[in-house]
Amino acid sequence: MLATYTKGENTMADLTAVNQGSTALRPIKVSLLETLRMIRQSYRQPLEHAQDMQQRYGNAVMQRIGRQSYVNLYGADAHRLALVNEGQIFSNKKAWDMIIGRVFPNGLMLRDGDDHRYHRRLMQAGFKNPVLQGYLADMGPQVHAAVEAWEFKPGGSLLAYPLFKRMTLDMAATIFLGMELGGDAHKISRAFEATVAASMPRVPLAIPGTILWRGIRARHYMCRYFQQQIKRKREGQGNDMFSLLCRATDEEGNQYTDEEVVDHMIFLMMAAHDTTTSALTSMTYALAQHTEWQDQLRKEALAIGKDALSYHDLERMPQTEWVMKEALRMYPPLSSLPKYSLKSFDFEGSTIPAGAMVVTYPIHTHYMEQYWSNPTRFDPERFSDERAEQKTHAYCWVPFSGGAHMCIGLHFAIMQIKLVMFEMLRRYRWTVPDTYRMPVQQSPISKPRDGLPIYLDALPPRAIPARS
Ligand code: HEM
Repeated sequence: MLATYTKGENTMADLTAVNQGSTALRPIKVSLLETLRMIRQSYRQPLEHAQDMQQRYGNAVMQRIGRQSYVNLYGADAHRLALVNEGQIFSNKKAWDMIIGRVFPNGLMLRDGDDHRYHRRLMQAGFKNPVLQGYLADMGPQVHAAVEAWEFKPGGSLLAYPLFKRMTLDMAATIFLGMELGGDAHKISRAFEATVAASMPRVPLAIPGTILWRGIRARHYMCRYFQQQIKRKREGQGNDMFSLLCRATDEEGNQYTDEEVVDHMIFLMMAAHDTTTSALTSMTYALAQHTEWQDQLRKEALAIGKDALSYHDLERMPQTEWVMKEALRMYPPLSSLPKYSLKSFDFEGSTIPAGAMVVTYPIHTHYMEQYWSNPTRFDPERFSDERAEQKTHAYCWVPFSGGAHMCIGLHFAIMQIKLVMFEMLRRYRWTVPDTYRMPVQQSPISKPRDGLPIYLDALPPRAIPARS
């Protein structure tokens, strides 16, 4: 069976006959040297790489590396096709297993079809509104204390990225795992960092001393630690995410097994931490460059007139949300989204075979002039209700993906980002030199190569209401 996707009316249908107008997509012919250059560029400069490929070869490009076919699809229509996944053409499991399956097996993103639906339904227990409100109440004092403790000389600089990384790791320990900071939490954080480092190793060999080997050992440590906690978590009343997943039950009374809880927790910590760190970093950079926006957001934060944010106060930060969306447009933490074709399918006149790694590029779509006015410009107002450029196409803004695998932690991430910004804006003013450009390493998850040095000034205390 061949599935067909037709551009224009955005309709998709399962067809049993081959589309007459369509031709089989063939691998592009390039030298080995050029292939290596392309692979390097795709890691180092995914935006330039995608723009270059799309201009040279069009919206569907196939490359063969060894026995594996890789197909790049460009544009918002490609995202719609891959993310809506009508007719179950694509497997998330097969794609992500090939990339992070050794250290994050059986995570929610590495599941398909009914199995995925079942696991996702149970996981909702950790993401419902009242639960998020509880997380926010717990995170507030922690973020406040962390931001207050930043050490720097007046007018001196700080590396923003490691600070955010520390903060999100600490929050993973307390909010996700219900741990006290220090002691075991520190050990778990270190093991977790080794696991993440091993998720996309340059040397994919698990022999003593390699990053992959260290990552697998660290994963075993975490598995043992979590296993020991499960009985207590199942019987207790805790409201941390670990406890909630241990007790989650569906309508038929099904629960996660112990192994499933462990796999989900390790995956969740990974999914939550580097992505949010990346988003906070790019927002901080954008606000350091565009201090007029920083002043504007500071006014918004101060106008709330409170020292601690409640869940409902989050709605009173619409401009902070525009800036976050704009930062995620310009620097999506995941610049590409891989899927694996289980069936052959048509895309804009090309037939793509089963068994291909099919990759779409949020970072490329986020800069297409077809959807965005002046896309290289930092312009948060494009997300205002009046302009709403993200609605030009339902799949032109996809930092959180879409369809069945759309990020389940989206609201958690927005809440956490607003909370950190709320604390930073009221306490500090930060800048970067006019000539500074953040050197971005886009892959696997967008981050600054230099840690993002920012120059910080503490605001006069009158701008900071006393904490009750
Ligand atoms: C700015 C922050 C974040 C970004 C940009 C982001 C981005 C993404 C993307 C692109 C995917 C889908 C990948 C695919 O289509 O295969 C995804 C999935 C997922 N994310 Fe996030 N994420 C963020 C924060 C979080 C947080 C805070 C959590 C948990 C608290 C989380 C948990 C997950 C999970 C469990 C999945 C798998 C969903 C599924 O397969 O059903 N993410 N995220």
